[in-house]
Amino acid sequence: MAFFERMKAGLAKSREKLQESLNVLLKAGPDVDDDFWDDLEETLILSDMGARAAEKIVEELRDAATRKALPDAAAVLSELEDRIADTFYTPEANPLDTRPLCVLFVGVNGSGKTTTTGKLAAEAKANGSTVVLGAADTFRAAAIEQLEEWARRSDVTIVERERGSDPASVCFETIEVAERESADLVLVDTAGRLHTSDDLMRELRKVCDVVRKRSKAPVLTVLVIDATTGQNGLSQARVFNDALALDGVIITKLDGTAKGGIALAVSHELQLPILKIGVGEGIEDLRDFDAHDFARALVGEKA
Ligand SMILES: Nc1nc2c(ncn2[C@@H]2O[C@H](COP(=O)(O)OP(=O)(O)OP(=O)(O)O)[C@@H](O)[C@H]2O)c(=O)[nH]1
Repeated sequence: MAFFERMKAGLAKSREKLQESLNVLLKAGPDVDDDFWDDLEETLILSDMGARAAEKIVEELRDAATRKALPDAAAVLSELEDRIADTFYTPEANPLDTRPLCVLFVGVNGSGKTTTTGKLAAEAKANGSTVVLGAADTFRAAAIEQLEEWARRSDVTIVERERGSDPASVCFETIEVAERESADLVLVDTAGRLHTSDDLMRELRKVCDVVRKRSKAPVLTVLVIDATTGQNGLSQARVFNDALALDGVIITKLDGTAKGGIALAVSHELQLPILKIGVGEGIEDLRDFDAHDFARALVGEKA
């Protein structure tokens, strides 16, 4: 299935609900009442977009509906799509394209950090970057093996130590190796942790501090969020952002049964860019994020 179709399939639940609401608007014409707009806002919130983003989008759509007297289904869908796309925080250039660069992937257990690190290594290598991977998830033995496999597939250097090693030392060594090899991209996988565990968050802050201090290249701290976790993703993002001052977010598993709106909630409320999206488990399944494509997949094709 093509990438856009796969994302669209993942966002089906949200889209169906939204289209139900929009059909009401389209039938009622310009005379829809307050209840309609309240219902639409609720629908957006239920698709995990978060209250603030939903309120902003509905206010703007309502304003446009009055001002521009949106004539038909196509016009309303198109306007909604634009409002959703504009609500994402979008930097002019993707910070992940900076070289040299060091990226630390953080997030809760199983969100897709190791897979994302591997996919990004493959993509960067294919685009001509020299990549070094750091296996700083020393907690889960399988994570080291998993990252080794990704390193082998992409033919990039990996720095690893045995399970239970100090993750900060793995990072230190990874940066040393990268400097020796004049690598232009360092990707560090960290252990998953619950954002509610103060001890583990403190440990992660230490890892980030070491990397930020030691790396001569700019450092990005990137939160990997599983789209299927829904609203909990926003709580995760708030806590990780407070602890680590995040630079961006990657949303994985958008091919799943995700409602998907969480991407918008996090980007808008925390003013963070969505740096990439994951739409499958394969090496090719990491894509650039395009706010308009995302909005189109969420809202549906223009009529
Ligand atoms: N469908 C789908 N599965 C994904 C995607 N990204 C990751 N996965 C799968 O999600 C599972 C967990 O991914 P990992 O990369 O191991 O997650 P992690 O965050 O490193 O896990 P911990 O180290 O335990 O925190 C694996 O089975 C991956 O193949 C995606 O975009 N789509």
